[in-house]
Amino acid sequence: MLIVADENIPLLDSFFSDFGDIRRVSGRELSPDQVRDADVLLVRSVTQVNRGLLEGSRVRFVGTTTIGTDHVDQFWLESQGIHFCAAPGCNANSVVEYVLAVASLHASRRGLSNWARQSVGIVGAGNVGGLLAQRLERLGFTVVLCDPPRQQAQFDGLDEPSATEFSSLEQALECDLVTLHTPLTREGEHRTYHLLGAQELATLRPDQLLINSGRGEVINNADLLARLQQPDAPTVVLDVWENEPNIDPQLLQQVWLGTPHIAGYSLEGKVHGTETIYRALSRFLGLPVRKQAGQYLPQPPLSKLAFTSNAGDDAIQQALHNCYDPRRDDARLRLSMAGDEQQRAQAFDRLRKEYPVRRECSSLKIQLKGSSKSMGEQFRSLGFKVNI
Ligand SMILES: NC(=O)c1ccc[n+]([C@@H]2O[C@H](COP(=O)([O-])OP(=O)(O)OC[C@H]3O[C@@H](n4cnc5c(N)ncnc54)[C@H](O)[C@@H]3O)[C@@H](O)[C@H]2O)c1
Ligand SMILES: O=C(O)[C@H](O)[C@H](O)COP(=O)(O)O
Repeated sequence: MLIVADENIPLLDSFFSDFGDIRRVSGRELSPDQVRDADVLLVRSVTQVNRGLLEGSRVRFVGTTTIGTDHVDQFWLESQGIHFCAAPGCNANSVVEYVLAVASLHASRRGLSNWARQSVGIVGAGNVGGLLAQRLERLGFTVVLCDPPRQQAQFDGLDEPSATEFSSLEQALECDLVTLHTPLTREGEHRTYHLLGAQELATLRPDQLLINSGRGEVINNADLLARLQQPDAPTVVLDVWENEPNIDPQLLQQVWLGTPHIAGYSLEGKVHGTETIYRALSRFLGLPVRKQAGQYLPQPPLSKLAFTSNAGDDAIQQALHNCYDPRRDDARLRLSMAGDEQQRAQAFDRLRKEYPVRRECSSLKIQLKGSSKSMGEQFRSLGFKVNI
């Protein structure tokens, strides 16, 4: 069996070499010729999987080690009897930690003594948005959820009632922090392509923070640039951009933090993506599942943090920054944006390919001496292991 796989999928050999030969390819540049004789195709979000790529090939199974599926023409695959599998939720925790780290930095920047005294509008309350809502609520934030498809499904009795009532997009856009977690969809009543355009962006105030770590095309980037050039612009953080990897350098200059589509790039998130597709392929082939992500996660470089009884209320934020500080990714992206358009696009992809190992909060033990029980609970709710 021949498996054609994006070279940026981690642990390809560890998970897949028992199935057959692996041909590593550049996902961004994959051509029909490279995949024609393959049985299995494993991709990331940068490969457009459609008739143009696969017509006439031998491929019977396509797996994407990502949450997003907007790069895959699932309708065409189904019409050809090609099995498709994605990795829902695989890096949801990583994206949640990205958003929390950004929110924490923003609170420090604004001199807020209690970051949880803010409201957060979450647009898209699925695996990422739902987990983020849970974490924020445990930390004491006020959460406003906007998810019209789920709201409709609940109304029709097709979805479980949620603990938090759903609100409109307008209500979510009034919150102190607004964060986007919808898929990219271009059709249908609830399509998200350019969900935020000039009209919606005009309603945002200068004291608000807007974060997009869903898909770039959910915000009209030209309208966003125009809005950011106005004196009363909100603060904006972008992990995802229209036209990746050819992102608009002017827009990067105007945002507070800009990162190269790495919100989901914790080691845990990436390895879970590979594991999910390994499991799906094993099922597809009728073979037993023998491997799991846990056996491939190395010891983290930092394993323990100790807070004394003098630790303040910002201990959680300090621990979060020890795990992940988005300012480093922002600095790397800005430094790499020299040269012409082609060089900038290559630099964007290189930053993603050579992304340093980033570990999640769950890799860190927190030692609390003489701290309150509630502080311990808050650490636990973020996934840290806690010793009191
Ligand atoms: N930046 C990154 O590294 C990164 C990592 C993971 C996922 N993502 C993106 O985040 C998206 C969301 O991930 P997820 O795991 O939560 O997906 P999910 O499918 O579990 O949830 C998406 C939610 O968005 C809702 N939604 C759809 N259209 C909407 C609309 N018009 N308005 C409001 N809500 C709407 C859906 O009903 C659903 O509940 C993915 O599709 C992917 O594109 C980005
Ligand atoms: O949808 C996802 O899971 C994320 O956007 C994913 O982390 C993107 O990473 P890529 O596949 O582009 O390497």
